[in-house]
Amino acid sequence: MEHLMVKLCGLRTEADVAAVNAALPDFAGFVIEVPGKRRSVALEAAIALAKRLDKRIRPVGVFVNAPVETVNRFLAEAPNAAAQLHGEEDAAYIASLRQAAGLTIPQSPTIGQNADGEAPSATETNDAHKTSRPSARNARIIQAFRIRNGTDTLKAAASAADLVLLDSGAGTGQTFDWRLLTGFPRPFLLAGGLGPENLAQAIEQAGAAAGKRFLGVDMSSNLETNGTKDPAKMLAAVQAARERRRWR
Ligand SMILES: O=C(O)c1ccccc1NCC(=O)[C@H](O)[C@H](O)COP(=O)(O)O
Repeated sequence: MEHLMVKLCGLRTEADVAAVNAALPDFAGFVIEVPGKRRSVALEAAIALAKRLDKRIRPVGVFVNAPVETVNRFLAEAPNAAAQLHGEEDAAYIASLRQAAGLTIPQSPTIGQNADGEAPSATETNDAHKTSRPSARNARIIQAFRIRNGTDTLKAAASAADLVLLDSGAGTGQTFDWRLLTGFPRPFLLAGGLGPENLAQAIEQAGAAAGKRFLGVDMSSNLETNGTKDPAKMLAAVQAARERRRWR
């Protein structure tokens, strides 16, 4: 059974890494060198923490308009890492990052997944040599979008990244109107104010609105107690997501 992917974000300490290793999400996010953000950690610290993750968890460096070299260092040094772009990074920035990191340019979404984020059919597999987009699970570049209206969803749909994350903001703990997900045309992760309390409802609504293109969830604020990541909430969130299979 293909499960929903889970990303837990905003890890800062060794204790957070121990908690995430116990909860075993698919991705663990580190907000890196974003001035004024309380969850921000230095690049070197993020790389060191990423190296302590269980090998089954992919580290994600979360950046806001960072120099390409900074993002590339994280991709190069954190094992099996992905970069999440959470600022105003454009297609030219993503192209520069791909070049710096030695990543190929995707032409169509069929290696490891079809346009719906599913395993390819036999025909699609035969054509896989023609394409180079990694599967969502192997995505190297994730781009986050703040979704307030249909224009925002169109921008997200056109992203040059491997995978998009549809969010209400950046670690705000606020949800957005999930009806805006209706018919969203490419695989995505859902973020913004999710946690053990509303996860079942969010998964139900996102799945109903976007079907199999809804690949997984990302959570941060609601997994904290008094501003610190709470291991029990992290575990509960991953377990709640794991109980639900991917939409068909
Ligand atoms: O979490 C932050 O403080 C942050 C700061 C700057 C850029 C991005 C940030 N977070 C990105 C994430 O991926 C969060 O997990 C996502 O926005 C959801 O956050 P939340 O609504 O708190 O669950």
